Amino acid sequence: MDAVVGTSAATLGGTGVEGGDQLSVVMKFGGSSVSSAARMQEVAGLILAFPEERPVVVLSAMGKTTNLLLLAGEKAVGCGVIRVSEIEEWNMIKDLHIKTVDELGLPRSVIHTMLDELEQLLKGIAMMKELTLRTTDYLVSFGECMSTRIFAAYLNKIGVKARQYDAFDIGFITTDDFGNADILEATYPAVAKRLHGDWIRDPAIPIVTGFLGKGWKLGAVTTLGRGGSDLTATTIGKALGLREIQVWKDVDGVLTCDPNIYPNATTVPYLTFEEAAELAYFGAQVLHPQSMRPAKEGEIPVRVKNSYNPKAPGTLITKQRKMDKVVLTSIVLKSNVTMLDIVSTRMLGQFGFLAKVFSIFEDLGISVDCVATSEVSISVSLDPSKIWSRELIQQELDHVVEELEKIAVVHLLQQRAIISLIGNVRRSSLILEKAFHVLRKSGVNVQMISQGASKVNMSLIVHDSEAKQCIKALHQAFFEDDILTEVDEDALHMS
Ligand SMILES: Nc1ncnc2c1ncn2[C@@H]1O[C@H](COP(=O)(O)OP(=O)(O)O)[C@@H](O)[C@H]1O
Ligand SMILES: N[C@@H](CC(=O)OP(=O)(O)O)C(=O)O
Repeated sequence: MDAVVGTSAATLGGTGVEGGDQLSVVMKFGGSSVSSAARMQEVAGLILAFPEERPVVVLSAMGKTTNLLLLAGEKAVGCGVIRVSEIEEWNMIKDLHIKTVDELGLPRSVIHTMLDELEQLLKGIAMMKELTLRTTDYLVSFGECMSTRIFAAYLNKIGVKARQYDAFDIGFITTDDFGNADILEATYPAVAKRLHGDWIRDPAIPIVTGFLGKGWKLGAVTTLGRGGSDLTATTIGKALGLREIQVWKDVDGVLTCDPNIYPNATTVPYLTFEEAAELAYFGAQVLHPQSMRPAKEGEIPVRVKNSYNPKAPGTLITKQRKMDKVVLTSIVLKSNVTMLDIVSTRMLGQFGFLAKVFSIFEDLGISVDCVATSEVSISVSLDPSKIWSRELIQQELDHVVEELEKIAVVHLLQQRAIISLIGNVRRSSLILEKAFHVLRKSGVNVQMISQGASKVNMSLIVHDSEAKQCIKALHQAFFEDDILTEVDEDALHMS
């Protein structure tokens, strides 16, 4: 492990907090980085290893706490009030947090009230026998509320002045879309005023809950979609006009593909905001899909780093980068995608047909990933990521097909996968030639092709069962074959 581990506040200049300096960076640590007491100590060491930085720290819930909370909530609906204390996931959450507090030498009072409230909430869900999206967001908020309280208390204990903040109390104003709320513009001045004001008055490292906000109409706790702490970090970066946004993960940066699918993936050293956004949107779990927007608007560089390997340079995401040598940057897979082939019954003209199709999607709140059209037909892939629950997706699908069948013949194709090739579209012919060569050799038939308007992404739709094999073959061809083929060389010289 790296030398920064175990760094004490004393070696870093007392409290590590000086009033005259401005807050300079955001450091966001995901669940994998703060999954235990030992990990929290390492993260504290990491923060203190850069004494010249004045960080705002954003934390996710510890380890898999968000998933455990969701499962505990689902079980509470059906188990009866008396049995809530027996829910396995609730006990795992309780044990993890109490163990962490004990191992860090903190009083249990740091999380006592939170755990009590959480148990009451689970009992309430059991009593009502229902779990609404609003209650689900409140339920999962306990994860971030506890991790930040523990971490702030630990920093204070080792002599580094820190102050805990719940994002929903410091101006993170969102839409009321529980489970996937959008940050509203009013957030930026409000968050800046609060964090900056407190820092000037009484400097202490801010420790902010990731993932959470407050719905503007209902005033209830909202969440920003899975992985939303990245968005919290970039929002704070923009709000305060900071020098850099760091997102610390358990991998060496953004990789050439998902390492769980193909372990030979390597780090991508540089990305543009556009490439990173496209990569995230098309399913690379490493970044939240919306998180690049504030960074891009504020032109604040984002650095993706590995908290388990801090010396690795990571990935730097900026507005522009040198593209002349770039062909392909990363390959992304989105599995379990549903496609619709919609063929007009010609009751409406061409314009009317496309307008009607998209108005149906709008009315039903369904997002579309990829689109391919001809005059009388349109193929689309639907984005399931906005929805928490599988059951709802099926209901929504039935509904959308029913509506579309009023104007078209509709074929529903399930178990498809989108393979997105993020790269230099100035070399699109080269990329597609190589990709199709690889896929043909693998005996894979591409069912749809679509190029994103952002011009950094080409998407191919294949059957789910073939997708992982495709990723492996494409990765080998684009990133592991040492010698460029003649045709590659020619194309590089021509463009
Ligand atoms: N292209 C990719 N580059 C890096 N990681 C990826 C990629 N695609 C998927 N991942 C997965 O994303 C994980 C990191 O994201 P996440 O779980 O959100 O981290 P954290 O919880 O620390 O914020 C990695 O462990 C890796 O398995
Ligand atoms: N805890 C939330 C938010 C988050 O951003 O988590 P992580 O940084 O561990 O992906 C989730 O699991 O979705």
